[in-house]
Amino acid sequence: MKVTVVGAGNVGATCANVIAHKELANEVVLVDIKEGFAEGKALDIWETSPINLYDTRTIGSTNDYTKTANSDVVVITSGLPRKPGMSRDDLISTNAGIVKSVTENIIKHSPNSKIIIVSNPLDVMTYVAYLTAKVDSSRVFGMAGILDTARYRSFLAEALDVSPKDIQAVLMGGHGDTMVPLPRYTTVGGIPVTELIDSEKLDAIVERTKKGGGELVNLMGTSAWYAPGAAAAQMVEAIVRDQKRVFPVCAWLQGEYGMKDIYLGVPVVLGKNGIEKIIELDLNDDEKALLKESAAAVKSVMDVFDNMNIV
Ligand SMILES: NC(=O)C1=CN([C@@H]2O[C@H](COP(=O)(O)OP(=O)(O)OC[C@H]3O[C@@H](n4cnc5c(N)ncnc54)[C@H](O)[C@@H]3O)[C@@H](O)[C@H]2O)C=CC1
Ligand SMILES: O=C([O-])CC(=O)C(=O)O
Repeated sequence: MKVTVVGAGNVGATCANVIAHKELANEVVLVDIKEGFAEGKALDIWETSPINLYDTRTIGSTNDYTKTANSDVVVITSGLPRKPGMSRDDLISTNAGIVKSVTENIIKHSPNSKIIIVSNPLDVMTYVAYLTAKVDSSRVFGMAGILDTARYRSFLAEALDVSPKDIQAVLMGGHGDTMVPLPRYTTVGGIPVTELIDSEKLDAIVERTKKGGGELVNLMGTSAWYAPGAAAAQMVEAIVRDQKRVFPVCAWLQGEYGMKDIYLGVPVVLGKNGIEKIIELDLNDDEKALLKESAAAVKSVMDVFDNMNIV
């Protein structure tokens, strides 16, 4: 297995490090536009192999996509992160062009790859990659839901003083402040979470989750990378090991949940073919209304992109 990670910055390097550490591929190629940067990160990661005891080779490349040829999976993290005071959507003007040109290079050299988008604004950057790649939507999808549910699960674990391993949850919608955590589909060791926590505390955790990215931007002056990098690597693992994991993933909807021609976070089955199935949950009226609101927010940014006329 060969995996390419484009963007050797905070998220990309973290993702490559997790992939190597877990031996998810024989080879990980890191690509960056900054001269020598990806080579340096790849070498630094490789030098952990005798300590962390793995064989995965990590190779760096300054924008030379021939080194990425025939990758099975590609993770795109290239682009600007936001700073305090910005929304993810403010990144569209710079990141759309970056994601477009990177996707062109990727498809040229790895026409059969599965492509995971991480760059923000996530749902719209996944749309940009899909329009550019011109391959089946089962092979182009975005990472957000694993990260957002991980935040939600970690907050719940802390509040309930239980292991985060025992908290299962699903979350839908766009990767922004309108995302839709679903307490009705959240369990703790099989027990509905609503039986273990009062509604006021649960509401506060849902609100903190929605703004989880911004909380870290305000603390660090740039956005998060450990959990995002690990989340993207978990998607790579599901694909290269054909695990058929059930994850919330940003997927192209064609009628599911009554929506068409939009990328939005939904539960899917992820395996060697990419998105192998979109799972349709039975949402109640409140949940449907929240999902609709989130879809409208994503659609308005998709419209901004369409009006840029760059794909
Ligand atoms: N989907 C999600 O849940 C998350 C998304 N993000 C997004 O991921 C992106 C990356 O974030 P960080 O790694 O923190 O940023 P970073 O600034 O640390 O790294 C980005 C890297 O992309 C490189 N780059 C820029 N243009 C390029 C091009 N044309 N080709 C190759 N490389 C290029 C830069 O040189 C830089 O090294 C941001 O857009 C951020 O908003 C970050 C966290 C979570
Ligand atoms: O908040 C950001 O800008 C980065 C991101 O998507 C996240 O950490 O959820």
